[in-house]
Amino acid sequence: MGIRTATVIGGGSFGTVIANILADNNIQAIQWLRNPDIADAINQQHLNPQYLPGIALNPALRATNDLEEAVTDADVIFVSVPSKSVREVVTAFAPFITERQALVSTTKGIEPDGFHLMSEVIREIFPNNPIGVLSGPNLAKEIAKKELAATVIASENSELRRDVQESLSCAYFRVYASNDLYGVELGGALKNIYAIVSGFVAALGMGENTKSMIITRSLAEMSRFAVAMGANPLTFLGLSGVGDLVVTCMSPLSRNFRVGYAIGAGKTLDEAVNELGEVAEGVNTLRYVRAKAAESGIYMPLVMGAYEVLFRGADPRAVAQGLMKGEHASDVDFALPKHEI
Ligand SMILES: NC(=O)C1=CN([C@@H]2O[C@H](COP(=O)(O)OP(=O)(O)OC[C@H]3O[C@@H](n4cnc5c(N)ncnc54)[C@H](O)[C@@H]3O)[C@@H](O)[C@H]2O)C=CC1
Ligand SMILES: O=C(CO)COP(=O)(O)O
Repeated sequence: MGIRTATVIGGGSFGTVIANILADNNIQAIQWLRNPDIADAINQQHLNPQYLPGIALNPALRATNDLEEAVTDADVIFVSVPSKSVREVVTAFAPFITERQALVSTTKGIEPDGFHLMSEVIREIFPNNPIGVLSGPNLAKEIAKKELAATVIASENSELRRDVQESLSCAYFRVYASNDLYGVELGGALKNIYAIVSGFVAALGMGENTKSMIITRSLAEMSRFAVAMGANPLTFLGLSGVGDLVVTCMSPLSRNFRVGYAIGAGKTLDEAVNELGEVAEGVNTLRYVRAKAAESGIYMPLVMGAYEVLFRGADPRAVAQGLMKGEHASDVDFALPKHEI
């Protein structure tokens, strides 16, 4: 098929970065967003001053507030709004879409009713369209500065995978393919929880061994959850799993890390979220995953500890010390199962 025209739904930092790469690659790119002032700034000054201040955008990128105009005739539509808005926004543009148009979610979150990932929400609304997920270690503010980065396009549709690889690959952005849509998407949602935990650890001034332990045990916990949900844990060894976990657990550019850091430094959750002014998906994901783990009997001590700190005001250092006294465990569950320890 090949992509000639593409639309990005969402005016935040990641949507803007993706729309800008598309325009740089000579795809006719349209960005839909709600705020008319930001749309004007993109069209006239080629800037998104709220989300990517100081970054010069491609003058060919066009922004609009008109949803019908934005999506009609787009070969592919990238959905890049926070997870709590995905169903509402996708439902709003559904009447203007035909079955040939592909939809790709970049949103790393979960819908609590039914524990649905965003591609599942999109699939429910568009049962016959090609659907994909774009996820990886992709801090928008670094990509905006053209720092080298890689991502994953996951889809069961090989044509869509190839089209997205071709339309987004450039000198500073490399796109790998996967056919494990669920695994890629689940990794992107789960790692936000552990970025919050890593923020606590950094704020408490804990050591490098501690940080490494947290990241590695986070991967073990994510994989355990993935297996319980029927996903392939091998996918977590790729960019959308380990890759995204490492970057968000290590970088103060991660909004989830920053929320954890602020709470570790003594702020309340409300203060931390309000100061951020951007979405930190991990806060809600933590609530939903904790409920799912409790309901399904999945052992997730980091999730349980983080929940106590975020929502019940527990002291993060005391929670960390409590975790050190957990029952003896296996390093890699898949190699040495718990019952064989
Ligand atoms: N920023 C990043 O580095 C990356 C973000 N993501 C994911 O992309 C998604 C979007 O994130 P960002 O662009 O960073 O968020 P952001 O916080 O920078 O911006 C969100 C945008 O969505 C808009 N929005 C919110 N609700 C809306 C609604 N009901 N209708 C229309 N627009 C609405 C906001 O006005 C804003 O323009 C999140 O799920 C995030 O996890 C994925 C990869 C990297
Ligand atoms: O998903 C991201 C990087 O891959 C962005 O992380 P934050 O949402 O924590 O900023």
